[in-house]
Amino acid sequence: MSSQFYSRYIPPSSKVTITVEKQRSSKKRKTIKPIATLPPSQEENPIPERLEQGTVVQAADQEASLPTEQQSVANEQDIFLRSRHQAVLSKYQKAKKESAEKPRTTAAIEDKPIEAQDDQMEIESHGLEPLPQPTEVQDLPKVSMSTALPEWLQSATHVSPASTVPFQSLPINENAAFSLQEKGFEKAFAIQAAVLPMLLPGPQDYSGDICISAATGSGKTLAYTLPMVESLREKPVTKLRGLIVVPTRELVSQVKETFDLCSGGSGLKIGTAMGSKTFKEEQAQLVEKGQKYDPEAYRAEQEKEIDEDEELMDWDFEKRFGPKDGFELLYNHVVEYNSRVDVLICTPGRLVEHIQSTAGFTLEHVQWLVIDEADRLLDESFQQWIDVVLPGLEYLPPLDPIQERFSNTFHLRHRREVRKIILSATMTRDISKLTALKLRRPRLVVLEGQAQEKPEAQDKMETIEATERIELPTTLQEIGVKVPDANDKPLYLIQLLESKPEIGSEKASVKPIEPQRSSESEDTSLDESTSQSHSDRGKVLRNDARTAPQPVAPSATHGTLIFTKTNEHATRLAHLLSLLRPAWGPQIATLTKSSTSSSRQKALSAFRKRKLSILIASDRASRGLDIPDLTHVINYDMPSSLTSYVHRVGRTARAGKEGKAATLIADNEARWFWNEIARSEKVGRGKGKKVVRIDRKLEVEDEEREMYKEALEKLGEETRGKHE
Ligand SMILES: Nc1ncnc2c1ncn2[C@@H]1O[C@H](COP(=O)(O)OP(=O)(O)OP(=O)(O)O)[C@@H](O)[C@H]1O
Repeated sequence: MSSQFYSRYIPPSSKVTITVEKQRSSKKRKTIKPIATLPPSQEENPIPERLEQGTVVQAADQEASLPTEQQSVANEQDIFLRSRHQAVLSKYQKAKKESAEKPRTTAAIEDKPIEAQDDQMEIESHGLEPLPQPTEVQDLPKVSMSTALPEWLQSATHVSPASTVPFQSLPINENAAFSLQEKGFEKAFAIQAAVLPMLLPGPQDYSGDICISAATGSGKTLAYTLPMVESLREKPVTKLRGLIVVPTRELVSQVKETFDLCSGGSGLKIGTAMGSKTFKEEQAQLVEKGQKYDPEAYRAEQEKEIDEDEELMDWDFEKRFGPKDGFELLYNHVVEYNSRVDVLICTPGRLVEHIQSTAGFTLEHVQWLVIDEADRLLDESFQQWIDVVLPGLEYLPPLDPIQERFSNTFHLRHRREVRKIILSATMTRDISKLTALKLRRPRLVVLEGQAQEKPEAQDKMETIEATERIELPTTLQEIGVKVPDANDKPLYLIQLLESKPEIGSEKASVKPIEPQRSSESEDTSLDESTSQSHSDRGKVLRNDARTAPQPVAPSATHGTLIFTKTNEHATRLAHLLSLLRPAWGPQIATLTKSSTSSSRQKALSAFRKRKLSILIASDRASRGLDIPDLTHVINYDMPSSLTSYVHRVGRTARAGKEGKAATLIADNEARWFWNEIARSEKVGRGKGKKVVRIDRKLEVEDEEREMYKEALEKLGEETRGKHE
């Protein structure tokens, strides 16, 4: 019997193959005991077709071609195999009989100890045993997704949107209360009313960390600035005690404004680090270099320098003979660094640079860490900022001898507790990401939306709760505008901006606004790539009809933020709009990563002051930006995710005000938009609210089409010119 025969029917790993091969090679074939005396009942057992053909027919073929001695060996082996097969078969049939008698329930199988099941399966594997059949699965008890989450994420504190309280009822300083009142803040918004008592000193004070999930524009910034100010006010020595990390420079400036609002009279110094100044300038603003009288330390320094001098190989020429910074140490004095700020608001990248390169910059006194737009900051590595910042927060400065003695005597533990506040409108429940923050007794606070109609299945609800349910502002109205031909998107956009009743729900009640006069252009002359240049480009296509004073951007466009998917798209769209509607040119600016920081700030400031009507931005502007009274957001390009959509549209309908968001939907985007955004169970909308579908034909006159064609050609030429 050739080895191919075995390999055809018996997997190489099986025991039988090994046994037979072993016996052959050790030439002890005769010692194999043929098990020829099978009980008749087993002999009579019908042999399955596959097994019968496989053994008998093939074996016969092989025998005919073998010499006598080999034949007898082959016969012995054949008998051996057949007897093994018979043994297996009989066990199989016995098992089959047993299982036919017994009802096959999951419970029955589960009840049997695992070892017992294994016993039954103790059959030598040889590749011919019956294939294992899948166990019939009966209805198992449903496991809620939420049980997969840690206790603190499961048992969030839910806050009703109606639970506002007057600021006077909170333990805040009268200066802060006065400033808030002056600003027109009458009541603490719901999320503030819930979080402030946890963070301010008082009976509800909670000393652990807090994660806050609340809709865009719900007032999360004040929920952490106010308690930080209250806890750090009037500290006699300036030390870096509060650290706030946000993803963009614009947000750094914005958070600073909120601090300025509530820190009046507190004596706190609030600093920023975002890379808008040179690194050296920023360093000088954060840390002050001084000296202090300390003969002991001075001597230690001197000895250290001598030791270093002896290590000739280690000489650093620049350090020893390079330019000094004009700082001369007095005798018996050593360098001392002092923080110039109590609170630092920064981007993660710049923070890492200061930790690594600014002498005297230390996190050893930090008591508060705030991570705003946390999901974004945890998603992207930003120079591995968490790995750099957390060790700084865990650092325990050595005890001085007196402290040491007391701590030994009284077994005092040297401890450091930094209070962490983690926020987002799309707060991650991804525990692997949250774990990286090493939260201490964390608590999750969730601002609820308005009462929702319950989804049909309860488990659906549980799944959504367990993952990331996102609430949109209840004052937001959403529309989806069908764009059958993606090439016509700019024309649809113009119709939307002009609020043709066919497209938007706006009626002609919108008031036209006057174009900006040159004398008023102070704030709108932003930079070469923004409003001024857009208006110049508009001149190219002008003719009498098109330049006649026309109702420029109507009030619907006063305060319209348009999102595109890239910086380049934003710039091109701004040019295209000013070519198609020249009079809009001075009203349009772009906000992208490629424009300079100062021009971005100028554009934003002009837009906030209503000196600009249209701001075209990349996703950079989607997070956290607060433009009070912004009435419209348009997704010209589809957002890349649900999260991105939520943040984009959340630039309007803030602080309880009304706002509208429109999305232009090309044919190939429609399915995704309606399934993942408009009908998503993960999104909470105001009661009875849904995305309104607008499906109207574009009505464009020939002249407009012609103008559009010319504008596209012009843009094409410009782009080609740029690339040549
Ligand atoms: N108690 C209040 N009364 C009135 N207005 C308030 C109050 N608190 C905050 N605001 C205003 O509400 C607006 C939104 O606040 P904030 O920017 O803090 O929202 P947010 O929740 O951080 O939003 P996002 O998630 O988009 O960053 C701001 O203009 C802010 O000045």
